[in-house]
Amino acid sequence: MPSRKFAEGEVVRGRWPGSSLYYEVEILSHDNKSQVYTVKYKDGTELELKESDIKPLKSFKQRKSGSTSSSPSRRRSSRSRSRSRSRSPGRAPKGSRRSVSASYQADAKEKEMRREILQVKLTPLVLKPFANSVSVYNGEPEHMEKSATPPKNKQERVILSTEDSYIATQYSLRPRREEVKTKNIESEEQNLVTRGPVPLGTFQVTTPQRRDLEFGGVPGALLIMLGLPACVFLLLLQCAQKDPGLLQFPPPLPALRELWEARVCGVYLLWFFLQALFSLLPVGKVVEGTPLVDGRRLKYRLNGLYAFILTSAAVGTAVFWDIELYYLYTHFLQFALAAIVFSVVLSVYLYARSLKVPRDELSPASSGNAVYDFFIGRELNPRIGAFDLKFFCELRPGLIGWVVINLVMLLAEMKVQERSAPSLAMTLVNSFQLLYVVDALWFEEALLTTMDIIHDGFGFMLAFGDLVWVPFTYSLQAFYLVNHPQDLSWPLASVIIALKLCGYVIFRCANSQKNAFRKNPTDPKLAHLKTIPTSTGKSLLVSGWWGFVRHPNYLGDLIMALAWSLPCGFNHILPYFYVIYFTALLIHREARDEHQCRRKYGLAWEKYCQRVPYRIFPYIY
Ligand SMILES: NC(=O)c1ccc[n+]([C@@H]2O[C@H](COP(=O)([O-])OP(=O)(O)OC[C@H]3O[C@@H](n4cnc5c(N)ncnc54)[C@H](OP(=O)(O)O)[C@@H]3O)[C@@H](O)[C@H]2O)c1
Ligand SMILES: CC(C)=CCC[C@@H](C)[C@H]1CC[C@H]2C3=C(CC[C@]12C)[C@@]1(C)CC[C@H](O)C(C)(C)[C@@H]1CC3
Repeated sequence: MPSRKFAEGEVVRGRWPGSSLYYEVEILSHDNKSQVYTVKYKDGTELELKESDIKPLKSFKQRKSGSTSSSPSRRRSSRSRSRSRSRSPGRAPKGSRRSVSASYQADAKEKEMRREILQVKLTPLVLKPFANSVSVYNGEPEHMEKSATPPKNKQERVILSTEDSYIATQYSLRPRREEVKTKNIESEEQNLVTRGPVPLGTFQVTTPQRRDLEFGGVPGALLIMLGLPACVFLLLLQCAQKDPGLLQFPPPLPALRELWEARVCGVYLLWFFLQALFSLLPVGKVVEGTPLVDGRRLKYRLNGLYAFILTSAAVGTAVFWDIELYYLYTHFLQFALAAIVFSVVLSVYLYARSLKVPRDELSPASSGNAVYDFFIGRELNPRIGAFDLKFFCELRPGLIGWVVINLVMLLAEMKVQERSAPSLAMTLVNSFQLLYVVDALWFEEALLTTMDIIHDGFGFMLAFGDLVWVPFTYSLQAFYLVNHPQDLSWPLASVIIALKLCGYVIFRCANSQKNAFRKNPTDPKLAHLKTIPTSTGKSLLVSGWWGFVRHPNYLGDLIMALAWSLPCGFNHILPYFYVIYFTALLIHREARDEHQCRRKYGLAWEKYCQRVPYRIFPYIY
């Protein structure tokens, strides 16, 4: 077994990537396999360093002056406060006498140091403006709140103007990532990616695999993986009951041989691969995702709306040719099982292939624990050629499938209740959810900046969520209405429509405002908005929708969720399952996002939280 030099908890000095500067760090852990240490700088920045980049404290002479900055981020902020006073470790103490050659050497050394400091300082700019995937230092924001203006602060601009051509291509600082393997970026993917700045490769920065696991860690992940499929069956069985009251026991699950039907599996596979085919059609624009840790940007083709139109045409043709769509309703449980099995097989495949990918292609959420990683996903962007599995699954088979299921439920309602037209309640549920899905496809590009794409890997959680949870539980209201008719009056329907529109306006405006700001912070249309600058170069909106609550889009989404359930009346709680689950999901998601933003933006985030104290519900939460 390879020996390790430093113990956990030991305070040592770690080299700041890309420089010869050493800072005090605490050893957090050591990975025997890769032989790297996870270290923590005093400002909270966590990096992985090779043993050769770590020195014991005693190998450094103690300096008397206050030049032991605790981390480059601290250094940066202190430099911005007092630029005349160099705090570089190489600087001789004030008043010390130097010979001419010593002075020359010291000057040269200081110049070198300054160059390195600038390189470190400028790093976040290299990956702007969409450096979401890159965790940069948590230092103080370097300038004051202002209206929306370009993200570069003055100091950065001045430095860039003198050294930009040199520095901007020198280093891209990638905390929490494994060795930057330039050779990995080569040949095979060349037409699928564009490159950002190419790092020198003279240092190794790695992403520590997470220790603070989310979702209750390994036991939580296990429980969720076992519990969710059971929950889906429970909900569907209960919903099919005449009286789906909470106190009623659901009917027993049919025997496996009744649930497992080869024909259903065939139809499911056909659906999945048809959607895959649609997504590969060379229509729709190609955009770049946010920069990866090595500066590359993956390319994504946005043709979700085309896929939706083609699917609608296919379903329309099926109805026209009297193909029994009712089959989906009568075999709903069987389809759910087929989707569950498919999502499990997909998760196994995803996990297996992730064992072969280089470490810098792993998700920052992965932990090194097999069970947890199977759940959260190990590989960040699994692709087969140009086909991005996660991006595809997130929006296509499940989301479009949800609309098709809703339509089938509408037809089933007419058949079961012998109606010549769908009920008002069913029409509302179908239209509301159709609007939601079309909106998601219309604004498909926005998905590229969500935590699912940037942070979470593709594993059981998203595979099951996208392929089973979304289509089979989000359609619960429509399923419920097939056997539980509601007499919805027009006045009540009008109130529900108003509620839905109100939720949609909040959801859409908030999302569009943030997306527009992230795309172009100098957009004149956003000039009236107040922002807080952050040390990463990106700013945070503190007025407009994002000054109202910290997640106005979640608020809008929840209002819409309520409007989807209300047409089902108040006899049972089952149609409200979505609102209840969704509230829990968004509260948890908000906490995860908050955690990531605090790491990313440090004090600027704290300031934002002070300015905008409520997370989702104004004056409540
Ligand atoms: N129906 C469903 O099942 C479901 C489930 C989940 C989510 N959703 C919806 O999906 C949409 C996306 O949600 P999401 O969870 O990915 O998160 P989001 O709210 O769209 O994005 C959060 C990110 O926005 C940026 N941000 C936060 N505060 C900001 C501010 N004041 N100014 C500028 N940027 C700020 C931060 O990233 P950067 O600073 O790095 O840009 C933060 O990480 C939401 O509308 C949500 O309701 C739906
Ligand atoms: C396994 C369980 C219980 C949960 C997994 C979560 C998963 C269902 C959601 C995580 C991210 C969500 C999401 C949408 C749908 C549900 C999730 C996949 C979304 C596609 C819905 C439509 C929106 O407009 C959106 C912004 C595109 C959503 C993106 C995130």
